[in-house]
Amino acid sequence: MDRAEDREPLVEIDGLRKLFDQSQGIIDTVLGREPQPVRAVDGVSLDIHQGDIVGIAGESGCGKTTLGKMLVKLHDPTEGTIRFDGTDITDMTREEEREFRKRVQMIFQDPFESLNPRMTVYDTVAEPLKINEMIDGYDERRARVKEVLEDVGLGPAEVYLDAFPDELSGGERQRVAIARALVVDPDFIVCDEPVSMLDVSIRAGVLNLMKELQSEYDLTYLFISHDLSLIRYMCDRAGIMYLGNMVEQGPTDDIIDDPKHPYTEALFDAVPDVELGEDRRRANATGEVPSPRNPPSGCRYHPRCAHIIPPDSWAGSQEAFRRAYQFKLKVRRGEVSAESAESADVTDPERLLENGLTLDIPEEYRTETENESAGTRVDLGAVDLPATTRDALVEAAESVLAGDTEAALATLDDAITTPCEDRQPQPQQSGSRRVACHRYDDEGFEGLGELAGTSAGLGAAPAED
Ligand SMILES: Nc1ncnc2c1ncn2[C@@H]1O[C@H](COP(=O)(O)OP(=O)(O)OP(=O)(O)O)[C@@H](O)[C@H]1O
Repeated sequence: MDRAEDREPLVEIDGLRKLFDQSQGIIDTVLGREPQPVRAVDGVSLDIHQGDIVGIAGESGCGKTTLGKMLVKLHDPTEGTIRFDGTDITDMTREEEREFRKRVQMIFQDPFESLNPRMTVYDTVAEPLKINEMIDGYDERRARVKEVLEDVGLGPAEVYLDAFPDELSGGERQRVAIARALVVDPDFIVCDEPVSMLDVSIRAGVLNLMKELQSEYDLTYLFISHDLSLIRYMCDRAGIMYLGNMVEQGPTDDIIDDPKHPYTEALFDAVPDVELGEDRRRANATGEVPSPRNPPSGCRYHPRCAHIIPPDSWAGSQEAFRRAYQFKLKVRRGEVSAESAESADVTDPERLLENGLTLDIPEEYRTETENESAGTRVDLGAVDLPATTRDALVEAAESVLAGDTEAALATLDDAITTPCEDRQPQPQQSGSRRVACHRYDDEGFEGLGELAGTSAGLGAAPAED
C-alpha cells in the first residue's frame, strides 16, 4: 500500500504559533497585571501529504479553526512557517499568492452564514472564477458552474442556478458552498466542521459526497471536527489538539484503538459512539480545560492527567503521587484553604488531607473509602505515600489550617515535583505516532519502567510498536 510518509508533503507546518492580543480586562487593570495574549495555536508542526484526509480533533477552543485559517491565509501566523507545495505561504510574490488562492480553499461550518443571501447559486459559484480570472466568456463559465453543481449532487443544475440561498435546504446550501470551493479545481481544501450545522439525517450523504469528490478531483483534505466518529469515518490520519498544542498525530485507527497521549485517551473515552479497541479502560482525567490566556507550565495537560510522572526518587505509587499533586493544585487554586476547612468543620491536618487527597474520577479508580464516602474522603493509611512526603503533606495541611497558604505552597513545591510541570514535552516518534508527552521521552520511559505494575491506572505500558 502507498504509505503517506513515502510521498512528498503537500503542506508542511513547522513550529506554528498564533497569539491573539486581548484588550486588558477589568481584573487585570485593577491588579495592574500585563494583559496576556490568547495562545490559540502554540507550536504546531504537521505534514499533510498529497491525497491525505487529515482530521484535526480536540475540544472547543483548542485552536483547530485558527490552525485551519492560517493554512488558507485567513490569519497570518505569529511565528513558524507553512509551506504549500514547497513555497512558504507567509512570503509569496503576488503571482504565487494568486496561484495559492486558486489551489487552496476552505469550507466553513455554517452554510447559512457563508453564502451571500443576495447572490444566486450561479453568482456564488461563478464568483471565484471571476476573481481568479479563470474562464473567459459567459457561456463557458455557465457550463463550468453547471458541471460542478452536478458533481456536488445539485442536478439538474438549471433548477438551482437562479435560486437564492433562502430557497435551499441546509444540505443544498452546503453543497453550493462545496461547489464554490471546487469550481477553481483546487488541490487542498480545509473543511471546518462541514456537517455539524446540518440535520443528522443528511450528514452521511454530504460526507460520502466529499469522499467521492476527493478521488474525482484528486483532493487533499484537512477536516476540522470535534466529532470523533466523523474523524474515524473520514480521515486516514488525525492530529489531536489540546490548548494550542498538537499532542498526538498518526494513523486514525491507531490513535483510536491505542491512544498514546493521556488526553487522547480521555477524549475518545468521552464519546459513546466511537468504537473503541478491546480492553480499554475508562480514562480518568480530572478538572476542566484551563484558559489559553494562561496555560499551565510544562505539559499543558498535566493538571488533569491520570499518568502524571513522579520524580525518579519517588518511592510510592503513581496514584499516590497524583493525589499528592492534586492536593498541591487545590491549595494553589485556593480550593483547599483555612476558610474551606472552617466551613467543613475540619480542624485536624490529617482530616484535611483525607478530604484533600480525593480525586474526582470514575468509580473504578477510586479507593474503597472514597467510594463509601461518595468521593469526599480517602483513608490516609491506604494511600501509598513515602513517609517523607506524608510528613510534608501534614506540615502543609497545618500551614493551611493556620491560614499560611504561602508556607503550605513552599512545603508542597519542595516535596512534590514532576517533570510534567517543569518542561514542555517535545513530540517524539513512537511507532506510528508522534506524541508530545514526557512518558515518551527517554527519561519518561525510565520513570515509567519503575512504575510498571503499580495500581496507578497506567493502562497499557507505552511499549514501542
Ligand atoms: N480573532 C480572535 N481574537 C481573539 N481570540 C480568538 C480569535 N479567534 C479565536 N480566538 C481564541 O483562540 C482560541 C482558539 O479558538 P479556535 O476557534 O481556533 O478553537 P477551536 O478549537 O476551533 O474551537 P471551536 O470548536 O469552538 O470552534 C479560543 O480561546 C478563542 O477564543
